[in-house]
Amino acid sequence: MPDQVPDQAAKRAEQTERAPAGQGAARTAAPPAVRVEGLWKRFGDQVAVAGIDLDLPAGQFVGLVGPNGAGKTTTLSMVTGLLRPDMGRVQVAGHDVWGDPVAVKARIGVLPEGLRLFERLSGRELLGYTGRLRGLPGDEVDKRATQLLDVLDLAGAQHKLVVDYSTGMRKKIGLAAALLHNPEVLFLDEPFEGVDPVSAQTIRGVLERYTDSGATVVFSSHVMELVESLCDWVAVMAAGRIRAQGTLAEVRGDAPSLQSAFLELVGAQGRDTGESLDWLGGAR
Ligand SMILES: Nc1ncnc2c1ncn2[C@@H]1O[C@H](COP(=O)(O)OP(=O)(O)OP(=O)(O)O)[C@@H](O)[C@H]1O
Repeated sequence: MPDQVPDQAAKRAEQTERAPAGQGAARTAAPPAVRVEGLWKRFGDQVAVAGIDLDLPAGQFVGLVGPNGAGKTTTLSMVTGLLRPDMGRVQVAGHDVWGDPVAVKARIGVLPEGLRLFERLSGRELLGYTGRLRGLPGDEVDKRATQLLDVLDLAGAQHKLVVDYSTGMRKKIGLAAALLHNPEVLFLDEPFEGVDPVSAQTIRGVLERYTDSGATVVFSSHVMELVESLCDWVAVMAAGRIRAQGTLAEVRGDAPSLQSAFLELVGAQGRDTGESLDWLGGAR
């Protein structure tokens, strides 16, 4: 399924109507965009993901947050079919990620961590290549590529080789490539890392417009203010487990901010904030 056909767009809009912001998928008839059941991944002795369950609602901005090493990237890699789980099941847009990988890959866009791109292509060539791989007609690829390059402020660098792009430019061209086929669900690992505030604002706008159309964005981040201002739904992960999931209000609870709720959930309250480093800043 290379592109969004009109009746699917209508279906997505209908799902959004049935699952408005602030309502959990579990409480609506709409199927979740992502369903994870009993997912495990171990690297040697290290359990990276310890049997997690997740139901991420369709048509919403979903944040996956957690401290370093919590298991976010491992989870997103398994959910997007990049890493095989040891155990468990993942469904995306109603299709089994490991049982029906082609159907899933046609419906998703992914901006992974440590994005590997074809470095010797220019930004425009990369989009052209990605679009053709996705089965889009050439003129449609050209049109969409031009629009995405403009909106993401990459038009001036479109003929530059990707190897010469800055970190933020790489994120933006990666995002453009992930959006080109208008996927139903977009997965982004730390999409705002290394991106300047102006570009971050642009990316936000693009993603908000995209979720307004009924599509789902799932992104991982450490930046709580960003998650709080963007997300309808949040899952908090620590040490390979899900500590909380639900609407932003549910996860925040009585805490004054998502940041304080997060620190409490991941058990970081009262942690040594450097007092033990008594030599630091002392006599030299
Ligand atoms: N390929 C691997 N081999 C060995 N251990 C790994 C591998 N990938 C991840 N891990 C371990 O699994 C755990 C979870 O890592 P993961 O990258 O999923 O965390 P994360 O929440 O994305 O962290 P960060 O926010 O720092 O990117 C960590 O302890 C990490 O060291």
